[in-house]
Amino acid sequence: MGVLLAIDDVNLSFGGVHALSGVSLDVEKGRVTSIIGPNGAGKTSLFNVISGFYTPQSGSIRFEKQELSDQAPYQRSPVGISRTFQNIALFSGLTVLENIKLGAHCQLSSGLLSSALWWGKAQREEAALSRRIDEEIIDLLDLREIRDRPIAGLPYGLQKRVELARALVGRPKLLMLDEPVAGMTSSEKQEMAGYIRRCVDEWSTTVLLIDHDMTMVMGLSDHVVVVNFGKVIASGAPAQMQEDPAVIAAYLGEN
Ligand SMILES: Nc1ncnc2c1ncn2[C@@H]1O[C@H](COP(=O)(O)OP(=O)(O)OP(=O)(O)O)[C@@H](O)[C@H]1O
Repeated sequence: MGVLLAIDDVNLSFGGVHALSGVSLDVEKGRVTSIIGPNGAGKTSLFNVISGFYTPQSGSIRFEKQELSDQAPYQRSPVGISRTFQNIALFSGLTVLENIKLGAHCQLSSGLLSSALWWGKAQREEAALSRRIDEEIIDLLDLREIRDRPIAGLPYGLQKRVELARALVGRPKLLMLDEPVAGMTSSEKQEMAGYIRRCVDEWSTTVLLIDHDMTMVMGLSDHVVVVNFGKVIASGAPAQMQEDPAVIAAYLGEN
């Protein structure tokens, strides 16, 4: 399939804290790669480095062979990288569709000023976006029934699904999910894992995810990378990682 994202010898420190020390990993196209590790291991720091919120002191991050280290977060969405966050970040007074549309704000060519000047163009872009979301995402994630309902009052699992939908606008090549099933009931977790798998199977989306739920991670992933104290301590197939003594000692043994 080939490598979509190549991380090579990335180092990130906060004062004396080495959040990432010489981290290297490849994310293969069309696969689900998971990053696991104990609290404080460096997982979110790695996500923040990939999405440009943190700038590493050294190392390289290549996406489709293009170096990203010097690019700001807003420049990474157009190249095809999208992410969700640990905590729900939706606008509760807006509807499901309106929240999903916000995922596309940087893809519309009409900015604030030009929208004021060219109202017709902005409206046409908006209508085309709604159509695209309806056709591509609403059915993929079974959101038809709640499309026009406000976020406030929707069950937690559904809100997380709306976040996933928002991250899918623009068909990202790489979808980064930070704890997509945290706080969910076990049936919500199963449902969410099914939708993530659907994105991979139907859209060939490449997924990089962080989660602490080992049942979900091991069931969904093609490849698992284990980090501890800012370093990659093991990587391989899920079954292989479950039996790796270093992994058991660092993480799985905790449960
Ligand atoms: N902005 C920051 N300033 C200072 N230290 C930070 C910052 N971000 C992360 N760290 C430190 O870097 C280390 C790695 O943190 P990180 O949040 O990446 O871990 P994590 O594996 O995502 O943990 P969790 O599973 O609890 O989310 C920790 O020691 C953390 O305190």
